[in-house]
Amino acid sequence: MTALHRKLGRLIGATLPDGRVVNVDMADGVVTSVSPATGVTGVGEDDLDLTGFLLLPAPAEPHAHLDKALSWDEIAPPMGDLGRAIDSWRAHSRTMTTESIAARATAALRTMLQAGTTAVRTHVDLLPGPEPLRGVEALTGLRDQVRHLVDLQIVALAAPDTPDATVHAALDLGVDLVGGAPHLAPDPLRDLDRLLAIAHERQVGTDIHTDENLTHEPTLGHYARRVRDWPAGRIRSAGHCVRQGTQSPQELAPTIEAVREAGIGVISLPVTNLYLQGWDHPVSTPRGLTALRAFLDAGVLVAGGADNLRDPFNPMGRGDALETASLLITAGHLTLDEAYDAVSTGARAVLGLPPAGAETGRAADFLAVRGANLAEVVAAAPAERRVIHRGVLVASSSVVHRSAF
Ligand SMILES: Nc1ccnc(=O)[nH]1
Repeated sequence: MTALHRKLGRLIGATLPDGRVVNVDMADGVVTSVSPATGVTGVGEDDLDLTGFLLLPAPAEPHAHLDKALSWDEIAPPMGDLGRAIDSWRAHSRTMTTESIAARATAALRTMLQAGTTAVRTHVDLLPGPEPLRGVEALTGLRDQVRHLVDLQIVALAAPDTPDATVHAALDLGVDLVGGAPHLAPDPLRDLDRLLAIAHERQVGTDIHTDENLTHEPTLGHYARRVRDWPAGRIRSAGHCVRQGTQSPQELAPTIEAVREAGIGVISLPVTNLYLQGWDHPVSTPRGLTALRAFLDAGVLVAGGADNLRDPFNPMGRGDALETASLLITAGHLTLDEAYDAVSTGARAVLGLPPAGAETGRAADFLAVRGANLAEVVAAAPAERRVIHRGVLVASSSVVHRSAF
């Protein structure tokens, strides 16, 4: 059994997606060399034997809601669309304490880490009623606790009725980014502008739930034009962008150009949006994916995430980036390489993190999965995994398979 939280010097005998079998040396959380594995025998103290494992850049989750995760059973909400999910959550959240939120968030984050995700951006609701910052307290506390295991970013999700002062209070408590869902406001552009003004005043980035619907007037182009002149390096992300998936290429073209110019990262969330949209159409429904191909072809930064995890917004999900990658292929028609890139390198870029993986100079964040190649690993999502964060082994899962033939 390999000890956890062990600083590793070398990964031995790992298979890369291009078929090479390599050793990977690491120091100070960075890859220092990648060499053919031939002739190496014996596994030393600082080594990890990855014979039979596919070695991948670690996934990142660009859009989670850890404060809501794993609340489906407790809330027992009716199934339904975004509006119903919001109503169920808001009604029930009144009974939740900082401790109860932290307990579910911890369990969800542990599931993600065990699946291989070493960086997570989570939104946190600024709750209605008294004590709106219970979720913020829970998640900033969790971030401190797991600092050595996973990079955790927190976005304050301001509802249209959240006062500006509450957003400022969340920033004072240490959230990283300003977020919101302007498409839920009576005047979406006005709500978007007030969120951007707060972010600008506090000199932090934004991650906005953008156009999470199939029919409303799109707001993504406005967002892009407003942040175009922000300093380079200040995060500006757009989650969902569902409405853009319903637009014709002609309608979409100016928005895509504005998004590319503004450096907005677009985050597609198939695990949740395939559930949340399309309830009004009995068959052959338009669904909640963005215009993935059009954004990719234009050179826009695209990431894939899961969004909700077994809460009123999504009863399903296993907190595994391989599930998202699989859906990006099945439902989003990305290639295998594009899909894994969206949940790893693309997602890390959206988080403002340097690329990870088996190349000299890259961050030593890896997911090793028992399997022969990327197609098998994404399709079958084998449970046997090793997870490495900044050169440290942070999770390890074993399985025993038995069968009568
Ligand atoms: N898709 C979502 C929209 C708003 N809040 C959530 O938790 N999820």
